[in-house]
Amino acid sequence: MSQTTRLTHGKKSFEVKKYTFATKVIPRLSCHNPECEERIANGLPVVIPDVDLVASARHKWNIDYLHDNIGDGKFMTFFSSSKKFKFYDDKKCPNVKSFKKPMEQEELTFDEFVQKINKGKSKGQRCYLQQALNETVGENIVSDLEGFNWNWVTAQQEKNSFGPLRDLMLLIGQEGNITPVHYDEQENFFAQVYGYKRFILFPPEEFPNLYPHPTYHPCDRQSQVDFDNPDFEKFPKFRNATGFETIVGPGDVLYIPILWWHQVESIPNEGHTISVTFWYKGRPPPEKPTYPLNAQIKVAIMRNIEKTIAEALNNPDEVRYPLR
Ligand SMILES: O=C(O)C(=O)C[C@H](CCCc1ccccc1)C(=O)O
Ligand SMILES: [Zn+2]
Repeated sequence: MSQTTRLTHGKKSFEVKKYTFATKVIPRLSCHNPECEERIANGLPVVIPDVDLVASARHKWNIDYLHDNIGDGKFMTFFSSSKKFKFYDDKKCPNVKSFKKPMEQEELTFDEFVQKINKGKSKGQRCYLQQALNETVGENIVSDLEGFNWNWVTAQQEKNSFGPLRDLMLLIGQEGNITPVHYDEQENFFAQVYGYKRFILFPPEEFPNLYPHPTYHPCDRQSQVDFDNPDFEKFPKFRNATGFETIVGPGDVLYIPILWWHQVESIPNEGHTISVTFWYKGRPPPEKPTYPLNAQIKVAIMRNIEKTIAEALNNPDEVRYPLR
């Protein structure tokens, strides 16, 4: 294994891969600590160990319980021959003829998924279930969901003028699975239910150092930089990237502010991971922007300009980005 470094979580400590960039620790603050509220209000990441957002899931959900109770709905499952599960948008594949899908995807029943994780190990194929929870779930799961700490998370949504709850995503990954660094256009309260995940975050200001694919590309919102083998010729500013990192364990909630880059790793040799993400639409844009513009607004403006250029040219090969 390449150079490693140690990260702790309470009494546990984990050996993880060391990357080329420096990182600072993301603060862990009680939900009763005013500084925790301040960080969320200011769009800064924070780990909240005591909010018990998904207590019912934390004490009951494991693969067997979910298998017996989650119902006969379909669950989007990704398959990768490497550790990386680099997300791509199927609808944008026609824009880049040479695009090679970095992973396969298939909708499975939960039973089929369980068989895959057992069989997958032998065939050297990794899988990752990522599915928004919907009305197909069984009644025990419905009552578990009702038992989530909706008072707290809805108070956060209101206090911080987040938009409506867009998705509750169930994530079940195998040990060692990696979701490469990307950003989302939603506010996210990430609740860890089972197992341990390493998060590496970068603020939107680091946009120039992380070289996202163009907006028309299937891997829009994902970085072009391979953290395991960064091409400093192609991506020289990546040398300036400095991140924040933490380990989340069962019961922890990580607030991932909108447009913050994040890479997520299920800790190797620590078993599978179960997570639930609460994705909220972002705050409404301000009536009139205040100057200097903050990084979030700049990213939103740049994305709109890129989309306008791509639509006007209607030929991805001609698109050049003056703003990069
Ligand atoms: O909660 C988040 O935002 C994460 O990135 C968590 C990540 C899986 C997300 C997969 C995904 C990436 C892009 C678009 C849609 C779905 C993990 O935990 O591995
Ligand atoms: Zn994400």
